[in-house]
Amino acid sequence: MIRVENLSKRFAEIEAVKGVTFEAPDGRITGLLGPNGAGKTTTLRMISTLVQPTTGRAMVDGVETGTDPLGVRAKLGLLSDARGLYMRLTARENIAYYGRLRGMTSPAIASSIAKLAQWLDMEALLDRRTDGFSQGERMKVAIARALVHDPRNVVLDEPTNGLDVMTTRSLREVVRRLREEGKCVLFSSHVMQEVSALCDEIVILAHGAVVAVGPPEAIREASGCTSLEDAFVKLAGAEAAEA
Ligand SMILES: Nc1ncnc2c1ncn2[C@@H]1O[C@H](COP(=O)(O)OP(=O)(O)OP(=O)(O)O)[C@@H](O)[C@H]1O
Repeated sequence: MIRVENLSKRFAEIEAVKGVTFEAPDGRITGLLGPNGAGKTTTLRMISTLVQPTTGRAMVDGVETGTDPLGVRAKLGLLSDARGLYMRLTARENIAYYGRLRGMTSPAIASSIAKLAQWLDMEALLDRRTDGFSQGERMKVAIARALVHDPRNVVLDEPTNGLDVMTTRSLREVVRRLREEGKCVLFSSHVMQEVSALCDEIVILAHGAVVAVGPPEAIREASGCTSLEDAFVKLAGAEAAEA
């Protein structure tokens, strides 16, 4: 479970995140939805210990990012906005390298890669060097790399950016399988349809602050709008219309 309490981040004069509080429970898919610049990536980076909060705290399975960042990282799989791969290594070697960094044994790495390759339909890619991979192929390797150690909590920053329909669907399937396994899945998106298709809970961010939390239908009802898209535009402001 991921919990953030009154989390804020200031970069010089920019208040990127302002007093954000929400919970992403186990066995649920929670979507962090907001227009460009709303503070989604900064929030996810604070949860993942990559950025220190100015105030507030973030906890993963009860472990606080500020006091035990390594403990938090062990409990977390992160697909960050930086998705660089080692181009001279094959897909399998890229994923295995992360498994070794996580202290996994070779047999555990091999069985994890076999499962993820099947989930992501990437068996044919495993023994190719990643140099020259398409965007979708690179994304699959980056996701497998984030999940290789079978983390209880999964944080995905805009995972479907740049993916075609088929790859987006297989990613959604992976996210649903993670939920079936009881994991906590938190992902960000600026695409309302993406979030409503997949999420049990939505946290809408605008200008660094939470403007709505709840299941998609409850958010729509509370907004008084007829569609979730209208609710998003109303709650997140004019920028959402362009997202
Ligand atoms: N390292 C940084 N230094 C200065 N400003 C930053 C930094 N990181 C983020 N910001 C600013 O904080 C605000 C929130 O950025 P953030 O990347 O968290 O938004 P986002 O919701 O993920 O947006 P997008 O959908 O465009 O990725 C923006 O105004 C951004 O310019």
